[in-house]
Amino acid sequence: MSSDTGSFEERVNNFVVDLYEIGGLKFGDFKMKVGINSPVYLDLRVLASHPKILETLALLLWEFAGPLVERDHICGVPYNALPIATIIAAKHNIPMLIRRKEAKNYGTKKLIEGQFTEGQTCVIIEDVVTSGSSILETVQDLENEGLKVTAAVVIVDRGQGGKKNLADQGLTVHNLLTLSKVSTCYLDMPQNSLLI
Ligand SMILES: O=c1ccn([C@@H]2O[C@H](COP(=O)(O)O)[C@@H](O)[C@H]2O)c(=O)[nH]1
Repeated sequence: MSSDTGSFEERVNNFVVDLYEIGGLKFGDFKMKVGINSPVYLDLRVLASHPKILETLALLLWEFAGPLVERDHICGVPYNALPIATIIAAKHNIPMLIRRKEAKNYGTKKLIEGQFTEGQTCVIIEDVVTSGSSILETVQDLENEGLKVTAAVVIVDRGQGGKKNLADQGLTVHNLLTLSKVSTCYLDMPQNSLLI
């Protein structure tokens, strides 16, 4: 595992190295949710098996975005962003909301779990943005409950239109990394220097 000391940029680069080493950066032919294919896939789900790297990432993400956003609550896009949002909530004592993908047909039947009042603000946490559709689904469920979504905080923007699609809907995205930055970090790794 890479060191988590150094400047903010060094720590972000170290995270990309860690992500690559644990198999979170995949090369091949991958179909995206919107139907397009890509030779690179970011699989941040693997972080669940590496809690220390997961924690480092969650804290880096909030160190970057926390000062930029106004929020009473945070809400992770299900399911990938839930552990990231949980760590941010616990470390920074920020109330968290949980969005269900489907309402239960028993009990409270709520889609948004957690305590809130109408008009309160919420920031969305997401792992990767491609088209922005996953973030928009979460925005809609939160807004249907009377919450005001102020921004989305994302680990990687793949640069495939999602940020603009969301801006067109009035939502600002703050991303820690771009796919292009991840690719540069990958090519800078000593073992990959001959690939350039
Ligand atoms: O490299 C990738 C690309 C996408 N994902 C997952 O897809 C959605 C984002 O796609 P949208 O089109 O913006 O809805 C997101 O939930 C990611 O988990 C990915 O994991 N890796």
